[in-house]
Amino acid sequence: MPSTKAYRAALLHCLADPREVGIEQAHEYFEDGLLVVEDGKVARIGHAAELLPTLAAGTEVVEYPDALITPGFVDTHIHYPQVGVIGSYGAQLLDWLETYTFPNEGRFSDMAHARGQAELFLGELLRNGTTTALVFGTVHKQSVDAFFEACEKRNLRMIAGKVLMDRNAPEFLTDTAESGYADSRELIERWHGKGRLHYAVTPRFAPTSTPEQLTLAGKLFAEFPDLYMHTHISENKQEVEWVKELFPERKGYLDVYDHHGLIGPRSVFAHGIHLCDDECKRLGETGSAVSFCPTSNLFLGSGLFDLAKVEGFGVRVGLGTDVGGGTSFSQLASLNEAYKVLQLQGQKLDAFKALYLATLGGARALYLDDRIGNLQPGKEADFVVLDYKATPLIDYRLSQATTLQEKLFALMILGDDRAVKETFAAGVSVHRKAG
Ligand SMILES: O=c1[nH]c(=O)c2nc[nH]c2[nH]1
Ligand SMILES: [Zn+2]
Repeated sequence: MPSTKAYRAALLHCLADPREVGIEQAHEYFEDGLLVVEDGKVARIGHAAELLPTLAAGTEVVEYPDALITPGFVDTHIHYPQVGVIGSYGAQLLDWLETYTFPNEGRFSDMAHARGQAELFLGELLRNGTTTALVFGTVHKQSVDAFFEACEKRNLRMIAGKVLMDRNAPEFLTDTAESGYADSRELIERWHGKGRLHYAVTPRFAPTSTPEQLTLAGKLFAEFPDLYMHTHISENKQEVEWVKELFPERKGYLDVYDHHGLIGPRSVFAHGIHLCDDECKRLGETGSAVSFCPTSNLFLGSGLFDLAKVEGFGVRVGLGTDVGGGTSFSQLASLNEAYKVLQLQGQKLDAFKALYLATLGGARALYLDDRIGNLQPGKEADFVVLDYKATPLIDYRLSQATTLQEKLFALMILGDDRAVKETFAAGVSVHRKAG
């Protein structure tokens, strides 16, 4: 007997990128909707009045008045070992790494510490409605074991990898080209494709890997099907200059990765603020993706991501929190800041495009849109229940809204973890807000 349960609330999900098909065609909304979940997958979605009479007798129906169900959020770039440095004062990227991040990542050689941090991190992700993320570990392979163990327990669709770093970092955080390859391989064999887990080959960024390490990273990326590649690119102007000095024989930053076989489908590059047109073109034609991380880009003073330009070259773009350079686990908070980053460049981010970036757009960037990202029948039932009455201010502001667009936009500007009533992964509740 399949296990069936239904959820009644307002339902909203994206069907496509509004940029490609227009707002109306890009989403589906049911004011009084019903989401029917069977064995962890979406079985049906529609108007409650139409679907309720079709349910088998005795099917449990959970009702959420004053709430909106959306797909779970997708975070395309985050660091689980950086929870301890979120909100660190006064530095831009390279100093921030030296001063705060590297010392903190050193603590992950201790498995007990890694396990504790993985629990804390996943608790935060789920409290914020994020059900899938592309995650940096540290250089220690046990950091990834601890993370995947915690994900497996909750049956989450997650992607992670061990950092590769064999130069320009403290000795306690470096591997070698060979040991990085061997440790990554061992982790891939242990975790990649197990349950809902995927592995990402994870060179930190070009400055901390030798050409030998990047060569072996490229070899690994080609050796196993459906692996991810996850790194940073063109986040900070000083960083871009440093890459030119370290790799004078390459045409530019992206060419360093391109030369070593690290671009293509399932390659995800965080930031991409200072990419030139040729680099955007190359990312687009190779099916690579960029993670737009607004809270981090503002907090570290890195710059303003040009969404219109990057998307104009056909690049897949997802949204990332980049905790701990980023300042919130909430993708609603990311969208709030994304709106402002785009305002400063004369670009608009409407509520439906925003929802797309945080859900289906992220899933497309990760080539997971056949499984997650919206609530079409057959998709995995990863979803979030957003509370229209989360705070007195949200309650009042939403009561003034006359359209769905207005309501959704205000929720995205005012909302954060407080707006998440409940989070589901593969049809199972994995977080419920107290009260
Ligand atoms: O936002 C960032 N966080 C990091 O940890 C990092 N390492 C290299 N480049 C980076 N950028
Ligand atoms: Zn990062």
